[in-house]
Amino acid sequence: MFERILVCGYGNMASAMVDGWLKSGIPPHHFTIYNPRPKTVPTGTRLVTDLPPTPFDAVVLGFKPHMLAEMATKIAPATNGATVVSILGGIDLDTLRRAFPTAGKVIRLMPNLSCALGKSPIALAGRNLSDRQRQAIEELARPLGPIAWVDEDRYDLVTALTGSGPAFLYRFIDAIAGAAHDLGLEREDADRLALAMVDGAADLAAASRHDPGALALRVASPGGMTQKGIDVLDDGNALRALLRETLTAARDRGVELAAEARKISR
Ligand SMILES: NC(=O)C1=CN([C@@H]2O[C@H](COP(=O)(O)OP(=O)(O)OC[C@H]3O[C@@H](n4cnc5c(N)ncnc54)[C@H](O)[C@@H]3O)[C@@H](O)[C@H]2O)C=CC1
Ligand SMILES: O=C(O)[C@@H]1CCC=N1
Repeated sequence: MFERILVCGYGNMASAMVDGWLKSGIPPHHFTIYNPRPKTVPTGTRLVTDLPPTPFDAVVLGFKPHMLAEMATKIAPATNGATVVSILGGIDLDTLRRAFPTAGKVIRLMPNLSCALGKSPIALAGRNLSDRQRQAIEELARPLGPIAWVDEDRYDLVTALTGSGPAFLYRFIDAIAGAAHDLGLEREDADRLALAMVDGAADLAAASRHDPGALALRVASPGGMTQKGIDVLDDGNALRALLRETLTAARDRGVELAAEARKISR
C-alpha cells in the first residue's frame, strides 16, 4: 500500500487521477503535489513548488514526455527507493529505468480523463514484480477504473485505444452533432441530444449481454432508417478503415516519442 504519494506535474491528467483517488476514499494527506506553477489543489493535499526532502513510496510522473530528462534530474532524490509510476505517452520502461536508476520499481500506467469518475480503463506494464509489488500497484490503480496488465509491445496501441480514445469519441460526438446542425437542427439542441444519446448508449452497452455489433443490429430494423445510415458507415469498410488509420497514427507517435526520449536520456 502506497501512503506517501508524490504527484509531479498537476495538469489535466494528473488532477483527474487525484480526483479519482480522493473520491475512492484515499485520505488527501497521502498526496503531495509538485507543480512549479502554483495551482488550486484539493483540500487536504499538499501543494509544493519545491521538492521536500522527505521520502515517498510512489512518485507519479504527470508531466509531458518531452520534459523527462529535465524532470529526472530535478526529482531524482524523491524517487530513491520509490515506485515510479509513469503516465507519459510513449515512454518505455527501459528509458524510465535509465532516467530513474535509484527508483524501486518503474511502472507504466495509462489512464484517461474518466479516472476522475473511477471509470478509466487502466493499462499497466512493469517487469520482475513480486506478488506484493503487483498487488500494491493494482491497489493504487483500481480506484481509477478497470485494470489490465499489457505487454509492452502492445502498450502504444492500447494507449491509442484507451488513453487517446476519449478524444476520438469526443470528436465523433462533436461531428454527429455538427452534422445534425448542418442538416437543420439548432447547434445547442444537436449537442445536447447527441451527448444524451451517447451517454445512454454507452451505459446500455456496458450493461448489456450483447456486444456493440449485435446491439447495432437490434437498433436497425430491416428496411428501416438506421440500416440506411449504417450502410454509409460500412460502405468500403469506411468507418473501420478510418479508425484503423486513426489508431495507427496515434500508436506510431508513441514510437516516435519513445525514440526522442531515448536520444535525450543517453
Ligand atoms: N490528457 C490526457 O487525457 C492524458 C495524458 N496522459 C499523459 O499525461 C501527461 C500529462 O498530460 P496532460 O495532463 O494532458 O498535460 P498538462 O499540460 O495538462 O499537464 C502538465 C503539467 O505539468 C506541469 N509542469 C510543467 N513544468 C513542470 C515542472 N518543471 N515540474 C513539474 N510540473 C511541471 C504543468 O504546470 C502542468 O500542470 C503526459 O505525459 C501525457 O502523455 C496520459 C493519458 C491521457
Ligand atoms: O496525447 C497524448 O500523447 C497522451 C497519451 C494518451 C492521451 N494523451
